[in-house]
Amino acid sequence: MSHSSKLVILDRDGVINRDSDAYVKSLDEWVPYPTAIEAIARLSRAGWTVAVATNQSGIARGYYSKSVLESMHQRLRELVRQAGGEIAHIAYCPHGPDDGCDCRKPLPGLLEEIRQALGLETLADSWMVGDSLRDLQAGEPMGCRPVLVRTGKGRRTEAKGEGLSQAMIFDDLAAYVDWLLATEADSAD
Ligand SMILES: O=P(O)(O)OC[C@@H](O)[C@H]1O[C@@H](OP(=O)(O)O)[C@@H](O)[C@@H](O)[C@@H]1O
Ligand SMILES: [Mg+2]
Ligand SMILES: [Zn+2]
Repeated sequence: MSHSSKLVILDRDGVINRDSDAYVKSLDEWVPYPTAIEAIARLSRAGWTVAVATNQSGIARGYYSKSVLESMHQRLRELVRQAGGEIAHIAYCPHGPDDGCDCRKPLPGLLEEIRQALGLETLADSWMVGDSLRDLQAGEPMGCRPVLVRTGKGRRTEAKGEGLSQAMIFDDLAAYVDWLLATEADSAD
């Protein structure tokens, strides 16, 4: 399998860090999965580009500010850098469900932002990894390959079963990265 763009786009809550039905409202509530940080670093070291696409309606809802959100993203960048990797771009939607924006997943606006930020012609054959159906739906019109992880809301999403016929499913981000890097190694032989 050739990976021309070698790009993996990650949902944030429930993939990189613990999610909460009460929203992740502060830096203290932003608890990364240690294996996810390590997995992102492994992707970087293997020459993959990693980006993040996250809905953050908690801003529109007044639960936290953009500067609090930015402090979470600074922490994320720091942890990944300490692990030997980097995150190329973090795209977020600060809007609420009724704001009529074009960047709230399942719309593809965040992925279009990433495509432009990375100067890519297309996101076809990149990967979109999420714990909710809307994450995978956002990647579909952009040609991203869908991956569901069982962390965060992933098991609930899997149990609902709808819209997952094209998705690969893994227990967590680390398991997906194990698979991806092993597959790449095979195809390089
Ligand atoms: O998984 P990502 O996209 O990184 O972020 C999801 C969060 O913004 C929040 O999204 C909310 O959905 P609504 O925005 O209220 O529909 C709820 O699902 C919360 O539990 C969740 O923490
Ligand atoms: Mg999520
Ligand atoms: Zn938006």
